[in-house]
Amino acid sequence: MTGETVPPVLEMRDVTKTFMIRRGIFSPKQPLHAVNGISLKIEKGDVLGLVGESGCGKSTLAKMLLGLEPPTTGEIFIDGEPAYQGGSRTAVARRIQPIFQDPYSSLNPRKTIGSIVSLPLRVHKVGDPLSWRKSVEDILDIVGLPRRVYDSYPNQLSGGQRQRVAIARALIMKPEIVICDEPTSALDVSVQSQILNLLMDLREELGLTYVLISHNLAVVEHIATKVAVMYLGRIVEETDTATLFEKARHPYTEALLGSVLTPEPGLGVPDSGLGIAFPNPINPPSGCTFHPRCAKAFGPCSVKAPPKINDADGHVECHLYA
Ligand SMILES: Nc1ncnc2c1ncn2[C@@H]1O[C@H](COP(=O)(O)OP(=O)(O)OP(=O)(O)O)[C@@H](O)[C@H]1O
Repeated sequence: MTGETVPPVLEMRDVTKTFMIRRGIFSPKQPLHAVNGISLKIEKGDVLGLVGESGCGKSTLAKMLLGLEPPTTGEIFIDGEPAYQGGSRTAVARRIQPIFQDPYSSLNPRKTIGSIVSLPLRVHKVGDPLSWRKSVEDILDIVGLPRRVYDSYPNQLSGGQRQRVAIARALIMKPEIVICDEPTSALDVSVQSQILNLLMDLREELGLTYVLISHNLAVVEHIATKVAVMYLGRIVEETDTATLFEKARHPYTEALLGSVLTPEPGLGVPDSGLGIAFPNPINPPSGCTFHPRCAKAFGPCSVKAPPKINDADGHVECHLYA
């Protein structure tokens, strides 16, 4: 024992992403804070579920983790080392790979599976070219695909098999962290659980850490170890999965959970109680940005930013707990 503390496998320190956008051709550019000061620590083996409505900043956060968008401010670390410097990826950033939602559009239809899965090896010139076929075949075994698909094209495979190809492509670089952006939402319900089980088996076998972006809270409850709830570019609540589903604290989390935990047969997803639409991110509400939609809003909510509370139950940003 050296007594040194092990850094989190992935860490974001006060990360922001601001887009300067124009609402009309003659109007001046205005800032849109897509991600607004996020700090996160993810330990090895964690599955962090990232949830929130469309437009809250989940994809922007994922793109920054993958180095596809540089943060405007703040830093991202992998195993304690800066993942991006001067706006470009460092060597450590290879340790993080994505699996996207739609295996139909994310796989090039004109390339064979062998060519698709080996692409990262060819781009990054990893190892001896003569070993690439073997590496691909090994990874096909791991994701449960027959080796004969090496010479097949994506349209010859089922949706579930294509998602396995996407997983193989993400794993061929032996990453430590995989960003799964809605990994099952484009798949038939019957195949979804097979892919989720595969992801969980791979986490165990390969020691992977996941960031799971999903609209489907049932999926998050099933496989995430921790959940971060995003609202208008901020993480408003973060805690372990069991605590979140038993005793959510933020009224926004309660409303999100309410929309799936009380399904009415034949009536689809019930009203989540959120009332008015998602606010305009260019001109966010004052005080707590959730206050106009919050059933529990009171005095300070419309005037003061909420306190950031970190305690035994996790992190919550809400005046109710001040
Ligand atoms: N390249 C960009 N230029 C300008 N604004 C952007 C850009 N990318 C995202 N945004 C804005 O940033 C905010 C967050 O978008 P983002 O796509 O990250 O949300 P999201 O939670 O992933 O939504 P979804 O679930 O629909 O993908 C939105 O208001 C979006 O319009």
